[in-house]
This record gives sequence, C-alpha cells and structure tokens, in this order.
Amino acid sequence: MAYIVKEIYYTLQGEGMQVGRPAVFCRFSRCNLWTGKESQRAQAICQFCDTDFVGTDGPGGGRFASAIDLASAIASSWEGSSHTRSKPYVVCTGGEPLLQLDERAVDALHDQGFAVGVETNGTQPAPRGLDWICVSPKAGAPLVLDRGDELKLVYPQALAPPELFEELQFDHLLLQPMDGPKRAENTARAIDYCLAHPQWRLSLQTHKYTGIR
Ligand SMILES: C[S@@+](CC[C@H](N)C(=O)[O-])C[C@H]1O[C@@H](n2cnc3c(N)ncnc32)[C@H](O)[C@@H]1O
Ligand SMILES: Nc1nc2[nH]cc(C(=O)O)c2c(=O)[nH]1
Ligand code: SF4
Ligand SMILES: [Mg+2]
Repeated sequence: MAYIVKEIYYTLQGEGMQVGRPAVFCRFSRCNLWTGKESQRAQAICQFCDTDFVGTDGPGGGRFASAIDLASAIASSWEGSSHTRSKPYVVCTGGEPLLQLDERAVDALHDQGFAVGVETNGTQPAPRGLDWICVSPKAGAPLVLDRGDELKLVYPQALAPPELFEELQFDHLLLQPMDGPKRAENTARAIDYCLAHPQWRLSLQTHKYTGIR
C-alpha cells in the first residue's frame, strides 16, 4: 500500500503532555470526518479543523510506495543530534493518520530508531507498537480507540462534554481550547473547567503562540 502524505517537517510538539519535544511531523493526507474542502466544511462531521491536509504539496510531501520509503523520508527530516537520553521522535498526524499508518510503517520507523507518536480522532483502531497515542474525540464520530496515553479534547464541543470521557483508560486528560473566532473565550472557559475539575489539564497550542509550525 502506498502512503499519501501532505508534508513532513521538523519542529517541536506544540500540544499535549509531550509539548516542547523535538519531533518530525508526518502529516498524512485525507480525513474521514471532513473532505478538507472549505466549501464542504459546514456539512462535515468535524467542522473546526485548523489544518490543510489535502494533497501532497507540502514540504517533504508525496506518495511513498513502501513503509521503508516512508520511514527513510522521515529519518532524513530529523535535524537533531543523537543522544542516549531520548530517541528521535515522529508525530504521525493528518488528516487522520490511522486511515494509513499500519504496523509495517510503525516497524520501519522503529528500525530507523524512532519512537512513534500518533494524533488521532479515535474512529479507527490503532496498529500495534505505537509509543504514544493521543486521541482527540469529535462529537458525532464514534469512538473506537478508547484507551491510550492522552485524551486531548478540543473544548467546548456541545455534544462531547469532558464528563463523557473521564472513565476511559487514558493516563492524561487534557482540554485544548477550540481555535477560531472564539479562541479567547474558549480559552477562558477551558481554564475555568480545569480549575473546577483538576483531573483535566489545559493544553495550549504553543506553536501558534511562538510562530513555529
Ligand atoms: C488536525 S488534527 C489531526 C489528527 C486527527 N485527525 C485528530 O483530529 O486528532 C491534530 C490536532 O489538532 C486538533 N485541532 C484541530 N482543529 C483544532 C482547533 N480549531 N482548535 C484546537 N485544536 C484543534 C485536533 O483535535 C487534534 O488534536
Ligand atoms: N508544532 C505543532 N505541534 C502539533 N501537535 C499536533 C499538531 C497537529 O496538527 O497534529 C501540531 C502541529 O501542527 N504543529
Ligand atoms: S478529525 Fe482531525 S484532521 Fe479530520 S477534520 Fe477533524 S481535526 Fe481535522
Ligand atoms: Mg496542527
């Protein structure tokens, strides 16, 4: 199976419990909850997406014929030195990465020395071997992947309140203010929610405040 990738680039993880960690981002094309066309946003299941995941025209993007080709492209995008304290890290995102990321690709990335993280909407099962699973549930989309390392809920979503997810098997629960015209208001509401419910932590999208990608 070929892998269709929008872009591959080196930056810092901007969100969640791994915030600040250097990582190669591999953004897979396509999502099952939106076509990615602005003209169809209002009809989408997920309407608040902040990402262009259409096509293969980003930096390092393309069509990779095999898992080994994909892993080699990711490895050549790592710009850090190597150190025994921490492995190179790749964040597989999208679009929805679990429409494409399979065990072969995870194995090939491990063979290149990477720890493999994923950012997923939780509607697909995960391949074996992932080192970090971040699930970000979307109202109106069935949650299939109900365990992982962190659950990062974009807040607020009227039909997906935090209480729905508290008993699932995640080590960390995070609220991430919904970006868009109401970002300031959503941030204030997320702060209030975390203060009242300390099992939840605030996740800010730090790359947007620092101007990195
Ligand atoms: C673009 S998505 C790609 C991965 C996957 N499809 C998902 O939704 O988790 C990456 C992360 O950005 C979050 N996100 C998308 N749009 C957002 C927005 N407008 N405000 C805050 N977070 C957003 C998602 O919930 C997810 O945690
Ligand atoms: N720096 C940075 N961190 C991120 N964490 C999750 C992202 C994503 O789009 O999945 C993202 C992103 O787009 N940029
Ligand atoms: S599920 Fe993720 S990639 Fe798909 S539209 Fe929503 S935020 Fe964007
Ligand atoms: Mg992003």
